[in-house]
Amino acid sequence: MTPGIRPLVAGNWKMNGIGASLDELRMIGDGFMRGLDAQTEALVCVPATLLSRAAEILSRTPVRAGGEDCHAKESGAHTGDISAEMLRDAGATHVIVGHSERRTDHGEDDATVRAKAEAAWRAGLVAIVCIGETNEQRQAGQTLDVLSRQIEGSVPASATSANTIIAYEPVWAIGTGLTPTADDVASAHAHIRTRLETKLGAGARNMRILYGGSVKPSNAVELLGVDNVDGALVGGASLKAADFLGIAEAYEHL
Ligand SMILES: O=C(CO)COP(=O)(O)O
Repeated sequence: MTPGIRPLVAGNWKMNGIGASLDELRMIGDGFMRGLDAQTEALVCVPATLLSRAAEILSRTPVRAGGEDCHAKESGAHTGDISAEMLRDAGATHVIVGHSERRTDHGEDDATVRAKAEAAWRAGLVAIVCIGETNEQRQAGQTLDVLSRQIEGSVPASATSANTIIAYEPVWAIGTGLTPTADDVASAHAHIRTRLETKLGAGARNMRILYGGSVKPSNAVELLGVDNVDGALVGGASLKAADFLGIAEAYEHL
């Protein structure tokens, strides 16, 4: 946690979820209506096919709906792609950019991710910019260097705490059940904070830095209690309302 920053618990459904899954989303919305929102903000990023229905379901709750990716352009001949403006039109308030699965599956580099973050702002969305090292980079002791490089390349120089959130997601921790130690998370997040301040100035002191990678109710108190961890980006556990709400409940113990 960082003094003065309200934490955000965000879900990322990835390529999961059909209409029936929206029952879980309804339960997530209900859970936050019961008072969890006093502690945290909440967001669920869903596949584009579900976005408008998700936004409608969540509109009566404090939970927001987001997209998982966007094209850098506003419109045009880009078959199968979706612009930030379209996400906004469907009810999104946020969009994830530069997730490691996009970087790997679609060959997205830092310049592409930066352009997508700027596209998000153009449409009035908050960009959640993902960074994180692979297992090979970690084994080679390169974690902090990789994070520096990704911040330099992926985060636009005019990013502010109002339009941008950083998500630190060690690639080897995603979907594996493995997590870094609290000390490793602390050192990565402190490093990210310092690099952001160097690049963006004092305003970066209030920028949220989320942790993502195998967050679940049983490890949420430990991970979310670390200095400079201002929330979570949750994959698998965001598909089940009980798990997602269980993670947000960690803040009642911090
Ligand atoms: O990639 C993630 C969120 O963006 C993390 O996924 P898991 O929580 O399933 O490890």
